[in-house]
Amino acid sequence: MARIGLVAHDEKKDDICAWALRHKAKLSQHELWGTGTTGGRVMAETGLSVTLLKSGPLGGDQQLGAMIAEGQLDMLIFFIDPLSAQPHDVDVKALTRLATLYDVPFANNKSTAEAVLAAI
Ligand SMILES: O=C(CO)COP(=O)(O)O
Repeated sequence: MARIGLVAHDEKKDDICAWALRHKAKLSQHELWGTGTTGGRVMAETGLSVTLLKSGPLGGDQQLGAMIAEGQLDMLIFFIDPLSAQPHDVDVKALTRLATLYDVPFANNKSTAEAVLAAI
């Protein structure tokens, strides 16, 4: 069982919910962790169980980054919006940096998410 982090910026939340619904059977075999709003929407729209962290702008990205640094997250699915400024951009950068540093499989868009999930 893999520990998978789920995050999406506001403009991408519909996409991550649709992706999670499409892969519900497979995702249900894994342990899911999500930033507050993303995780809440995935739970509501798919029925999957997601452990909720704080909302991203309130520290949720940092919590996922800490999990990566502690070796507690096996995969990060982060649907990033490249067209909107984020007030917590430094936190987003820290999370993506740690995922890179610790060589965690990390999808930042829909097609990569398909590929990464297919690999487990
Ligand atoms: O802001 C986020 C990622 O940077 C996501 O946080 P929410 O899921 O709480 O909206």
